[in-house]
Parts: sequence; C-alpha cells; structure tokens
Amino acid sequence: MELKVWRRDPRARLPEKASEGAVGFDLFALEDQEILPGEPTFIRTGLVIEAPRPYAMFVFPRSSLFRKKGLIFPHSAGVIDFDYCGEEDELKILVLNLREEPVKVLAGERIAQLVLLAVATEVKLREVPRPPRSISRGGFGSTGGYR
Ligand SMILES: O=c1ccn([C@H]2C[C@H](O)[C@@H](COP(=O)(O)OP(=O)(O)OP(=O)(O)O)O2)c(=O)[nH]1
Repeated sequence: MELKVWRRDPRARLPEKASEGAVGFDLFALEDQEILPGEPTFIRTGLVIEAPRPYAMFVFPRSSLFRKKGLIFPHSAGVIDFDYCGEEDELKILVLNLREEPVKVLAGERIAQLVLLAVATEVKLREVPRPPRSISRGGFGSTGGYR
C-alpha cells in the first residue's frame, strides 16, 4: 500500500516509522515556533498526504508530548478527510500549551504520529421506528465496575 506525500514546503521532513513495529508514522514540525500558553496553535508539517481508501489518517499526540513539552491536543485527535489533499491542504498539528510559559518547538522535532485506520466508506443511514434493541443495556458505570 502506498501513501502519496507531497512536500508543499521543501523544508518538510517526510513522516517516519521510528521502529519496524511502530503503529504510527512520526510527524515533524516544519519550522521553529513558539507556542503561547492557552492558545490553540497549529504546528505546520509542510506536507500534503492522500490516504489510500479505506484507510483514513488520524493524528494522535506522541505519548511523551505532554510530559516533555506540556502540549496536548485540544481536539483529542485530528481526523483527516479523504479529500484533504489539494495544494493548500497541509496536514497540521493542533496543540494547546497547558504550561504558564511559552514552549519552543524546533524545526524537525517529532511532535505527533499519523495512524492509518480502516474506516467504513459506503454507509447509508436508515431511520427505524423503534430502538434497534428492545432492552437497554445502560452505561456510564451502570455495571457497577467502580465503587
Ligand atoms: O488535527 C488536525 C485536524 C484536521 N486537519 C485538517 C484535515 C481535515 O480534513 C480538515 C478539517 O478537519 P475537521 O473536519 O476535523 O474540522 P472542522 O472543524 O469540521 O472544519 P471543516 O469545516 O474545515 O471540516 O482539517 C488537520 O490538518 N489536522
């Protein structure tokens, strides 16, 4: 399977698997940047990528991102649409600095990881007159697992 990657900016570093068993490709910051506290900020990758359907791309933080830099993803994860691969459609990493001081991100720094997951693409909705199941299961702790 192939991932089509276009370097929109010649400084961009291509995504890399850190080890043979890695699930995600590491994504690198395009340029030096200062992330101010409390302001959702895009980190540029300089890349435009097309996912091979039915595999879609999801951007997740590296687990060390918060510990090392105090950055989180305010939107939890990035969902990249299949058609987000035109000239202007640069993959970006949205972060929020939870520290009280600005945080520096350096060009070429590993920030996030790109994961390909198979998703259903041909899905039709059918409205039904009754709940799909006659008995409700309950949720939000209803099985009493935590006390
Ligand atoms: O972390 C992210 C999240 C999204 N995107 C790009 C790819 C995605 O296809 C597009 C739109 O994202 P989404 O649909 O999540 O955003 P929205 O808030 O619904 O905006 P839009 O109206 O542009 O769809 O932005 C990124 O580059 N990085």
